[in-house]
Amino acid sequence: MASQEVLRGVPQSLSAKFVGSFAYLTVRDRLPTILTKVIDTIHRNKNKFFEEHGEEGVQAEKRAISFLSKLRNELQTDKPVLALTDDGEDTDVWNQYLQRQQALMDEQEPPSWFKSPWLYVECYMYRRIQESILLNPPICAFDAFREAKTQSYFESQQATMAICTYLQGLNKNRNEFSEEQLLNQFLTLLQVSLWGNKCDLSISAGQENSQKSSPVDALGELKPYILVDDSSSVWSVLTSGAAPGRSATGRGRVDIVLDNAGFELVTDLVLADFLVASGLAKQVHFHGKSMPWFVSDATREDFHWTVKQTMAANHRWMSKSGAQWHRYLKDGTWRYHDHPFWTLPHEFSEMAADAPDLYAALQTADLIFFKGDLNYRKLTGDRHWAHTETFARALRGFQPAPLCSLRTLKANVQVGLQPNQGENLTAQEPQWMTSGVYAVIQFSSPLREQ
Ligand SMILES: O=P(O)(O)OC[C@@]1(O)O[C@H](CO)[C@@H](O)[C@@H]1O
Ligand SMILES: [Mn+2]
Repeated sequence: MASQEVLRGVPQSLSAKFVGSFAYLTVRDRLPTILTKVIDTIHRNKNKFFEEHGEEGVQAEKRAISFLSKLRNELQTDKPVLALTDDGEDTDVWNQYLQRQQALMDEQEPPSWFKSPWLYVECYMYRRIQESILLNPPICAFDAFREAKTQSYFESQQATMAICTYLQGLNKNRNEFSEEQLLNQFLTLLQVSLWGNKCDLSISAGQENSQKSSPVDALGELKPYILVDDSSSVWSVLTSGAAPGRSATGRGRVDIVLDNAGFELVTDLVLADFLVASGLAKQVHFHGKSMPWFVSDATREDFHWTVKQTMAANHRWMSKSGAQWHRYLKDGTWRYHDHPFWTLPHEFSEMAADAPDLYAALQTADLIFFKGDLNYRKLTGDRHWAHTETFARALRGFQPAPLCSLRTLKANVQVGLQPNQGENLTAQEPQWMTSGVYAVIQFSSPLREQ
C-alpha cells in the first residue's frame, strides 16, 4: 500500500493472504465451487448450443469448458493473475488495473489469487468467466447464471404476490394518508428492500435461497438485527424538498444501484414505485450490471424480464404492478443504465478519477441507494477498518450525493458502529459479519460532519 496511505491511516485490503480469513475461505472454497457450477451449467446446455448453432456451438462449448477448467486450476494453485485477451470494451481498463495491482506488490511477486486484494481477484474471476464466452462465439451471449436467477424469481412468488398486494393497497388509498403514515410505509418498504438482499446466490455458492414468507410480516422480528439504522436521515433528504447542498427544488431524482435479480429486484422495483407514487421522487434511475456478475446480480436482461414477467403474472396485483413499471420505463419516469464501471474491480473512491462521467451523473441525484454487500465492500474499499471508523471516512471522498447503503452483512468489513458494538456481537455470534443475518441502513451526506 502506498506510503502516504499508511500515513493517512488507510488500512490494508482484505485478502486471501490472511490464512483462515473469510477472504481466504472464499477464494479457497467458494470461488472454485462457483466455477465448477458454471462449467456444469455450460456442459448441461451443450444440446441447446447444438440446436441453436450446430457443430460450431458444440465446439464453442468444449473450448469454454476447457478455458474455465484451466482458470479453476490457476485459482486453486495461486497462479499469477493474467491479462485479459478478449476484445471487451473494458479489456484495456482491466489490464491497466492489473498493472496498478502489480505496483502494489513487491517487485518480484506478480498479483495472484491468494496474495492480491480479495475484492480484485473475486471481481476478476467473474470477468474471466465473461472472457470464456466472449472468446467462444457463437455462445458469447450465454449467461451461465440465468437459470439460477429465474429460478430464484419463480420460487419467491408467494412473497412477490404479498409485496405487490401491499403496494397496490397503498397506491389505492394514496391520498388518505397522513405524513406519519407515509413515513411508516416508506420505512416498511425500505426494510423489505434491505432484507431482499438476503436472497444472494454467490454467498450460497448457487444454493437456492429464495424468499418464502411474506416479507412485510417478517419485519418486526428482523428489526433487532439492523445494526445501524439511518432511516430518519434518508427520510429527511427525501422530504426536505431540497436535498442538502442541492437546488431549492431538488430534482426529485433517486438512483438505485441494484444488486441481485430475483426477489431482491422485485423489492427494489416496489420501493421505486412507492417513491414515485407518493411524490417522494419524480424519477428513479436504476444501475445494473453489463455482464453476468457474482452469480445473482441483475443485468439489463434480468431487469426487463422481471418487469415483463410480473406484468404477465396471473395475479391481479402483480400484473397491475408490472404494468405500472412498464409504463414508468416507457414514459421515462424510470431509467435503466449499466455503466461498465459497476463490473470493474475498482473501489468507489476511485470512481471520480476512473469514471468521471458516471460520477457526474450520480451527482445529479438527490439520493442514491446502494444495494447489497459487494457495493458496501466497494464503498468502503474492502479494507480492515475499525468498526468504529465513521462511514464518511471509509468512503474516502466518494460522495457524489447523499447516499444510503442497504446491506445484509456477508463480508467482514463493517464501519460506523458504536464503541464495543462489534466486540459484543463477536462475543454473541462470531459469524455476525458474514452470516447474512445482520444488516445496516447506513447513510452519508456531503454536508454531514466528517
Ligand atoms: O452483493 P451481494 O449480492 O449482497 O453479496 C455478494 C457476496 O455474496 O459475494 C461476496 C462473497 O463471495 C461477498 O461480497 C458477498 O458475500
Ligand atoms: Mn449480488
